[in-house]
Amino acid sequence: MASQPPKKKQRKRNIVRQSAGQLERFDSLPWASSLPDTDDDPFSALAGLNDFEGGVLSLEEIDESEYGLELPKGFQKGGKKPEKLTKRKREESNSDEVVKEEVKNDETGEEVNNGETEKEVGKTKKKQKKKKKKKAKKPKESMDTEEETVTVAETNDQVDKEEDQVDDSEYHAWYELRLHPLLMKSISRLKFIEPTPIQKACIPAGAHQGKDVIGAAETGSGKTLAFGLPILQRLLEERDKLERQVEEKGEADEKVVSRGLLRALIITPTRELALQVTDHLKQVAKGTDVRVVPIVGGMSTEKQERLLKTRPEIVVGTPGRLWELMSGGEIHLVELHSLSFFVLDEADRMIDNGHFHELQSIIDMLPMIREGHQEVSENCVTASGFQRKKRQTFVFSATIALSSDFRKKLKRGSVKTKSDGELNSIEALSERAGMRSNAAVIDLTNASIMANNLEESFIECPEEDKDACLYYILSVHGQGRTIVFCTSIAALRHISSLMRILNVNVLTLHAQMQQRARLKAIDRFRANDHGILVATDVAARGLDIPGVRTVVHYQLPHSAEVYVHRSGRTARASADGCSIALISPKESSKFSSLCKSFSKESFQQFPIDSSYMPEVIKRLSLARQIDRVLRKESQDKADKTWFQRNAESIELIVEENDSEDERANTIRKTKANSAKLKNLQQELKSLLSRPLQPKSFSSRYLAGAGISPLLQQQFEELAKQKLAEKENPRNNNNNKRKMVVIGHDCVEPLQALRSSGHEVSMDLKGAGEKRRSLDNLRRKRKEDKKRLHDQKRKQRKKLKSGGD
Ligand SMILES: Nc1ncnc2c1ncn2[C@@H]1O[C@H](COP(=O)(O)OP(=O)(O)OP(=O)(O)O)[C@@H](O)[C@H]1O
Repeated sequence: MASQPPKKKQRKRNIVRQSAGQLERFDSLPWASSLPDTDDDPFSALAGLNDFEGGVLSLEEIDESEYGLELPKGFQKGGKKPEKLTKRKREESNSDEVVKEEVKNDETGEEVNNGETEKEVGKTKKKQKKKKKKKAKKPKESMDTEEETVTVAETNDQVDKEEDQVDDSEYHAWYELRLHPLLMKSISRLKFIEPTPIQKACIPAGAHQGKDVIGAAETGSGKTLAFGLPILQRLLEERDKLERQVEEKGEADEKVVSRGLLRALIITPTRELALQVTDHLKQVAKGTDVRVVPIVGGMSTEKQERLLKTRPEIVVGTPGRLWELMSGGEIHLVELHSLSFFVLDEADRMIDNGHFHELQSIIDMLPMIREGHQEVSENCVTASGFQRKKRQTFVFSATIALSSDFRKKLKRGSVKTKSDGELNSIEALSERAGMRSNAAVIDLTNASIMANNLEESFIECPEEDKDACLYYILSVHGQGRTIVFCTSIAALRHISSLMRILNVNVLTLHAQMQQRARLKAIDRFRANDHGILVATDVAARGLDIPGVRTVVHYQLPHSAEVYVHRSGRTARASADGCSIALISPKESSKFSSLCKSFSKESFQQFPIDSSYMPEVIKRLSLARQIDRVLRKESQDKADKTWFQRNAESIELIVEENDSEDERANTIRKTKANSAKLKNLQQELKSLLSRPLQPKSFSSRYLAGAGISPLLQQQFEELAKQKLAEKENPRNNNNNKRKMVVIGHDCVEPLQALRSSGHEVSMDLKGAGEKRRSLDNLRRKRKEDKKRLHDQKRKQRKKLKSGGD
């Protein structure tokens, strides 16, 4: 007699048991000893060299819940309440449980899959049973008849279905891309009415043709989903296939049984970007059971290892921390035979120093690909009998096309290099990562590379006037979010300190800040509609904060790529925005070569109403003096404590051997300094309590369209003062009301720029010549100096030999 087909539930158990067995086999495989065995933090090597990976950072603990990095409940210490699951998730977790129960029977006492103990499984099971009972009870309590219960269930189903349905007419452009219904649901939830051009071009190639993709498109054009959706699409298609096979045949092909294996590895150059990409993918993967986990430096390694124990299908990380865990043998990260996607986001940044070594090591760990199938790299842990997946490579950036004649190659679709040698170009990097020759090359960048709705402008001013220009922009036009970019941390500290003295509330972000503080600064910036962030280039790439209206380049960056990425923090998606570069005479040749790389011949000059400047300069001069005094004070304090600390550490008794006079002098000086500081602060306070207004302006009536947040604050101060004067008229020696404040004409920088419309042609040829003659002058000076030095040396020698 033919044997009966096993029941559906039993079949599912068998399949999941198979995959659990495979996972256990992988766990027991030895780690390749050829890899460096080091406990060092890879970031320590980058200290001071690299703005992106954060220099010297201690691995502090981050509160995962703050950044949405919680472990699924079952994996948390103590494994409390099971997560609230969707219908689909519930089914899967139930089947997982059944397998765990069987594993327990087979290998009593051993830890069950993914670190859950028998006890925990038992507890969860009991809880679930209770839950089921409760569930079964609930409708009975509220409904009288079985019929009614069925109606409720049907209505719920209907609601579910209605929720699942996406309005065809509104989202028709997406339907051509044939995405999974769950992804369509997310897209409609996120209200992305149509795919962006880069998404339209990449999704068919990446998701349906299984091709590798090199994608270049302007900043803010939706590149994350251009590679994210194909990944999710494939994972969901595979799940559906598995379910179908189980239903039809009672079991699934081994090749589609891949739950709990790493399927996509996405590498980004900065930690903030990795967290943001994770967040973005999580939003789209909502309602599916695909897990996305960030692995970045500056956070506790142990916590990240725990996150990896949940066996997420998608890992997004920075090269340093990823390599640290991979070289440490983290099992989930070295089971690379199952990897179906390898993504380099902001790829051109990856070839810069700092990331290079780790990235190269990661790429060397990937199973090698020979057209059509994968070979196992000797460093990669694999299991025989497991079907290796065809891996796709995605390489994306807004500025790939800027690298020397890469644009031409992109256009011709002839991006190909020798397979050996250094990974010092994107082409070499892509090929080493396994990019196949039939890759889809999608370059949607225009000649200027910049986003279409970005208005670029500049202000030419002496170096020492940059602060005044910045204060003018922030106070006269301080509407919407603004990011001020500096090249050096010293400049960042300088302007943030000045602006704070001037009551301009700025946030800072740079690589020497601890990771927690960096993320907090971004969060606070996000939360304030008129926030001002002063940042180094750590924030230049990828940060997606809606409502950034203005980008100010306080110092010009070192490369055209960085300029593009910085400016790209505004005018994202379909929004518009403006960038303002402050150009000192020293930077003008750099600026013109920048224009040249974008084939720009004219640039708009940002309008400055010079009648504001006397007041601006007055305030700034006071702020500078205050800043100097404060710095001196804190420097003195630091020196003193340093001396005392060191003396104490060697048990030295420091004698006060200053004379009476000297001591009295010091006290007098300190007193004078603090009196000076007080006066300056008082003077500035009184200036700040008046609204900033043009010199020629009548102060009697101040009226206009809008009011900047800074002015708002000043008005409030003023109102408080007036109130105090009114309440206490005796202190008020002048009862006549001086001013009526109604508002102030405040337009945001973009509006000011549009209404001024003052375009200035850049004399690129002239600037080039100027630069050449400057270089010549410098060379000549250097030669003269050397000649003089040689002459003197010879004379000395002569004198010496004559004397002998
Ligand atoms: N189809 C779409 N419709 C509307 N908005 C979208 C769409 N796709 C993505 N977005 C939104 O556009 C913004 C920019 O997307 P994303 O960060 O992916 O851009 P990017 O091209 O990677 O930018 P960058 O080069 O600066 O990293 C995000 O806020 C994202 O949510």
